[in-house]
Amino acid sequence: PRKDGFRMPGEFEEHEGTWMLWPVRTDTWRAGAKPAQRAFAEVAKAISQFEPVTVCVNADQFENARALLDENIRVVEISSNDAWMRDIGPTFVKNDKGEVRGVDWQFNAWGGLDEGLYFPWDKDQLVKQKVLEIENIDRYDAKDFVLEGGAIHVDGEGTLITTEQCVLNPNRNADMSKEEVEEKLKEYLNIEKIIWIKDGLVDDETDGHVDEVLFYVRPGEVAIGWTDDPKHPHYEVLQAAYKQLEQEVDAKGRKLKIYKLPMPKQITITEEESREIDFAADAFDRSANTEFIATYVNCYICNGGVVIPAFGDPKDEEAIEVFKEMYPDRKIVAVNTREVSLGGGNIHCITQQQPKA
Ligand SMILES: NCCCCCC(N)=O
Repeated sequence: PRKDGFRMPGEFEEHEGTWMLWPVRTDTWRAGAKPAQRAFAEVAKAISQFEPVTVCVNADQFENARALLDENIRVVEISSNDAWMRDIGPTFVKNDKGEVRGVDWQFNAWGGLDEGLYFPWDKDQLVKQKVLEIENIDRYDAKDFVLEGGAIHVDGEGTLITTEQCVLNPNRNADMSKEEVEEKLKEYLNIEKIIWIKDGLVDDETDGHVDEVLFYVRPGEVAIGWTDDPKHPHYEVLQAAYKQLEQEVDAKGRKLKIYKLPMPKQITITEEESREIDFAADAFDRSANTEFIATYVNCYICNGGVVIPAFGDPKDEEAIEVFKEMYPDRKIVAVNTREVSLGGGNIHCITQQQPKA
């Protein structure tokens, strides 16, 4: 464990607040990113009933974002190339003396020049530093290691879950072995046990982020997407992930309690929606009838609440019941985030928690 005692807390531990970015790029988001901006504003509003929210926005969208966002949400100018604060924002760590630091991983737009999702990502690379400047929080420079926050989940007690498909992908840290990657994660986040899930979801543009497969409910308990339908596109990978979790123990030697969250029908972009996206040679292909991930596990746990995706799917109600069972003492708030799915992620991907000091 780290010499200085800093660890990454579980998302379910108390937050100082939440950080988000503002969607604008028209080769990711359709119709001038307006539907996405409304969805992001709804998510920010839902979280702001539980804890302070800060939305970071490019200069030319400041007035519009300020007007669309509730007045109790802080809006600051920080430039970015796209709006995924989970992956572009700092990973906060804390010690038991009430000190907080931010880890500044290297970012390469989910693969860089080898199947990355856009080019360039120069502004994204400075977002972590700028957030930490605003908060006067010291920064750990981890630019020798490419990692996105969506690729890891921790229990705050020494265990980290990730996928081999993403974190060991040659388009992230080609020159590092699995052991060297493990060392980096253990060093920066104070991890004792890493649980490796082989693959993330099928055709996930992030190369299989773990936050589209499962999340930590609390120490010793995880929730995974689940389907009994062998025809569902993610049936095999979820069955495999479940079996791997069943065979594991965490840093404290505990078997994991596993909740099953029903998988909704996946999202398919329509001809009309696809036509509203700008073409760009360097951008991920979002042509008509492409299928995008929809899963309730890409939720966000905040102080006294959980903000979860909804898709207008019959499974929405069933998922809410599972969340109520997992979190009898938190308010469950559902937000329709189909528009965010079309960008390749969901609520967890567009948020970043800052832990209470
Ligand atoms: N187009 C970029 C999508 C990024 C999704 C982020 C995530 N799953 O944490």
